[in-house]
Amino acid sequence: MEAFQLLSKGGVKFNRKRFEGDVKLFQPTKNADKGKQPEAPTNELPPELDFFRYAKTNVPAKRKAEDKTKEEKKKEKAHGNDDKSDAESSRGKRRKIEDEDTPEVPKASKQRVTAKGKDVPAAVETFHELRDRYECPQLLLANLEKNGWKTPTGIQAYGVPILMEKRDVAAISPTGTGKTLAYLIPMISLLGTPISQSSSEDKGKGVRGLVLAPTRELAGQIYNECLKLCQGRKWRIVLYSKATAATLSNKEVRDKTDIIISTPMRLVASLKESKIELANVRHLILDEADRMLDAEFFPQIEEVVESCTHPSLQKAIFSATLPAGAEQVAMKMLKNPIRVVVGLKDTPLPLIRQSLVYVADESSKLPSLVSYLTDTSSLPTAATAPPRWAPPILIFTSTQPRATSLTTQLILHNIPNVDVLHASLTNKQREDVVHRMRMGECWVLVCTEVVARGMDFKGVKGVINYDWPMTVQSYVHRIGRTGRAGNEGFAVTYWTDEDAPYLKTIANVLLQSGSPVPDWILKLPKPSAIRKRQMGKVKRGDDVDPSASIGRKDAIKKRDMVLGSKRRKEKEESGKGKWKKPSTEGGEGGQGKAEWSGFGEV
Ligand SMILES: Nc1ncnc2c1ncn2[C@@H]1O[C@H](COP(=O)(O)OP(=O)(O)OP(=O)(O)O)[C@@H](O)[C@H]1O
Repeated sequence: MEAFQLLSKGGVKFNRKRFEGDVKLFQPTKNADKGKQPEAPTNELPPELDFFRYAKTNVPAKRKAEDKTKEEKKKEKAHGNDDKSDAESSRGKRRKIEDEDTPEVPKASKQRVTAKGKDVPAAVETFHELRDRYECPQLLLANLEKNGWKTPTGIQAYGVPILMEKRDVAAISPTGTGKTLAYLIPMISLLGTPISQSSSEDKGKGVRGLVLAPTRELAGQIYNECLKLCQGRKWRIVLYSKATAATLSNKEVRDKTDIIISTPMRLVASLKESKIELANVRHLILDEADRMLDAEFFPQIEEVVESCTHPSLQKAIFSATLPAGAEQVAMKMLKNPIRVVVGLKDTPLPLIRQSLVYVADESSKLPSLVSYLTDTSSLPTAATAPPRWAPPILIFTSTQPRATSLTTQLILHNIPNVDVLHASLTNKQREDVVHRMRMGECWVLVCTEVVARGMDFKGVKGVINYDWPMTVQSYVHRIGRTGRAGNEGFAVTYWTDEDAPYLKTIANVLLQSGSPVPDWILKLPKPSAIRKRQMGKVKRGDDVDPSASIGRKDAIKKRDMVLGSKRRKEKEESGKGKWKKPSTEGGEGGQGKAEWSGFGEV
C-alpha cells in the first residue's frame, strides 16, 4: 500500500528555473489539465513540435549544436558535396514563404533541418498544403486531424514532400519526432485507391507498399498507425506474421493486398518458399535503417530489395541514428537520394533530462535502483542527479536472464506493476506486456534491446539504463522511449568501474543535447576506437543479485538427487524390467535427461 501511495504521487521533478521560458508556454493548459492523464495534442502544436526550442534557451547546448552544424557543413564540403540545394535555399528558389509569425504553425525555418540532394522540394507548413500541392486525399487529411496530428513535425514537413515527389530519401530525425507518419502519409497518398476498389491496370497485382521494421512489436505499432490513417476506405493492410503469411499464400488474397508491414526475417522466409512476390512493390521503407543495414539483417534486406523489381520502385530509409558506415551502405541502395537531417545526428532531444549515476560495481546496482524507486524524501537534488521518478518507466538490461532476474527482484522488493519484455517470451506473452503497457497497467517495464527502437508507449516518464548500452546508438534509442512528441522525460544511466572507460563517450551525448555533465567527466580522455568497440561487452552475471544464487547450485543438486531416487524407486516397483541407463546422479540436466526408458523396448 505504501509503495502504491508513493508511486501514485506521479510527476517528474522538473527544473522550472532552467526552463522558465518554456514553463510559461505550458502554463495556460497546465491548470486546466491538472489531475488528468496527458492527452493527445489538440491543435496548437508549435511549443511541442518546435523540438529545438530548448536548444535556443540552453546556451551551452545551442553553442554545441551550432558548432556541430558548422562541423557537419565543413565535412560535407570536404566530401566534395557542393550541391547547394539545402532546404533553406531550395525553399527560397521554389516557393515564397510568408514571414508573419503565425503562432499556430511551427516555422520550419526555426527547426534545424538540412536537406541535401538535387532539387529538394519545398517543405510544407501545414498538412493541408499537401492537398493543394500533391492532391493528397481529403480522407487521409481528415484522418490526420481526427487523430490529433494537426501540424507536421520537422521530418514530416520536409520528408513528406520529398516522398510525394517520388524521390528516394535517407531521413534522420531524433526519436519521437514522428518519422512513422512521415513515410506513411506519402505512401498511402501515392497508392491512391485501394487495389480492391480500383479498376486501373497500372496498379498491377499484389502488394504495392512494404514497410520493414526490426521487431514484431514495432511492426505491430506501425501497422496500427497505418490503420488509423486508412480509416474509411477498404485498404488491405497486412501485419505479416506466421498466420497472415499462411493466409497470403493464397495468390488471390495477396493480389488484393495493398500494404505489408513485416520484420525482414518473416518476409524472407516466405520469399524463399515462393509464397509472396514483391515485383509490384512501388514503395519500400526501411524503418530503423541502421539496424536494418547491420550485419544481422543486411543479407535479408538485400534479398528483399532484389525482389522488389518494379521499375518505379521508391526506397526510403528512416532512423534516429545513422552511423557513417550504415549511411554509406544506405546511400548506395538509394537512387538520386535526398538526405534530410533534423537536429543533430545521433543526438537525443534536449527534452530528455539525462544523468549518469555511479554505482561502483554490479552488486551495488540493485540496492541503488531499489532505493531510487522507493525514495520518499523531498530533498532537492543536484543538477546532475536524477529527478524523482514517476511511472511508467522502462529499465534496460543487457541480457534476457538479467531482465528476468531484475523483474523478480523488483517484485520481491514490493515495487508494484512490474513487467518484463524480451525476445524469448512467447508471442502471446510479448503482446500481453505491450498491451498492459499501453493500458497503463504496467508501471515498471524491465526490458532488453528489443524495446529500444521505435516503440512509442505514450507518456513514458523515464528510462533507466541498468546496464550500460553497447553503443552510442543504442543509448540514443533506449532513452528515446521517453521525451516523445514534445513531452519531457528523464534518463538515468548506471555506471560501474568496469564501464568507466566508456563514460566520456556517453557523456558527450549528454553534453551535446544540453544535459549537465560533471566537469571531471569532461576532462577524461576519449576512449580509443578499439576500446570503444568493447563498450557494453562487460561480462555480467545472469543474476542481478549474486546473493540470490548462493546455495542455488547445491539446492538444484539435492533436488535432482531426490527426484532421481524417486524415479528409480517407481521403476523398480512397477517391475516391468525395462532396461534403463543408470541416472547421472545429481547432474545439472535433472529430470528426464538421464532416463532412456524410450529405448528400453528396442
Ligand atoms: N504531426 C504530429 N503531431 C502530433 N503528434 C505527432 C505528430 N506526428 C507524430 N506524432 C506522435 O509522436 C509520437 C512519436 O512518433 P513516432 O513513433 O513516429 O516517432 P519516431 O520519430 O518514429 O520515433 P523513433 O525514432 O523512436 O522510432 C507518436 O505518439 C505520434 O503519434
